[in-house]
Amino acid sequence: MIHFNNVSKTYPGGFLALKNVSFELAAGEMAFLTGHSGAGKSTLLKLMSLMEKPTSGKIQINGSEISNIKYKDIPYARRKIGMIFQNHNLLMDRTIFDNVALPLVIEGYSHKETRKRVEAALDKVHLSDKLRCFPNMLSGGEQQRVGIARALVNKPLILLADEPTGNLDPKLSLDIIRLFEEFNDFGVTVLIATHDLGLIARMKYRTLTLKQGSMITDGIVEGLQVRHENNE
Ligand SMILES: Nc1ncnc2c1ncn2[C@@H]1O[C@H](COP(=O)(O)OP(=O)(O)OP(=O)(O)O)[C@@H](O)[C@H]1O
Repeated sequence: MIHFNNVSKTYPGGFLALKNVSFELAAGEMAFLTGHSGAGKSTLLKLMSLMEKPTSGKIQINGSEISNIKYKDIPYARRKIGMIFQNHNLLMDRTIFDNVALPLVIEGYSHKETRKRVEAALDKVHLSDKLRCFPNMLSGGEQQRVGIARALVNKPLILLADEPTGNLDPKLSLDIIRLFEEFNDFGVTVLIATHDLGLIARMKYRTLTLKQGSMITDGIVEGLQVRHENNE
């Protein structure tokens, strides 16, 4: 589903944020991405979601080469990908309904179809009763779930989450991860960037670790040890 082949990213100004990164994530897989602050996690997610372009190397998403994609083709390619941000990027002056509806409005869905899909997405994250609320009327965990509903409302094949549990307590963090597992059970490929090593150790999913832009481990975290799977 996601295939990185020797991908490097140098930002304007010369900073090398990713160095020759190669890995594959199969369709329907769920994995964590970790590493210290500045290791390159957000950069890797931005390359997948076409917010940044790689400097060298090849990236395939769902069989399509996206490394040199034309500007006009980006919106179409992005439809396959749902992105969740740590600070959830909600529009504070719009209702929960309007926030979740936004991707569908941009794509030109009818009012009827939009209503149906938004209600279904909010039902999945257990927020049906908050349709008419504004974001500041919701708790941090609820706001994060609105961000998840918005990322999933147009049924993407891939869900990318950048520190989705960053501001939440352990119980709420686990609730959010359980929600991702539910979508993963329906076949959505999920990649979650997080600093939370405790969470990673509890969940026992494949974990990709970046250090100063290089992929240093790829395996299952057992306690504080990583069992290497693809590393020589
Ligand atoms: N737009 C940019 N221009 C220049 N340098 C950047 C840009 N974005 C990120 N960087 C640099 O690239 C490096 C990797 O940043 P990135 O945000 O990918 O790290 P991260 O692992 O997600 O960190 P954190 O956990 O703190 O969010 C950092 O040193 C950062 O300063």
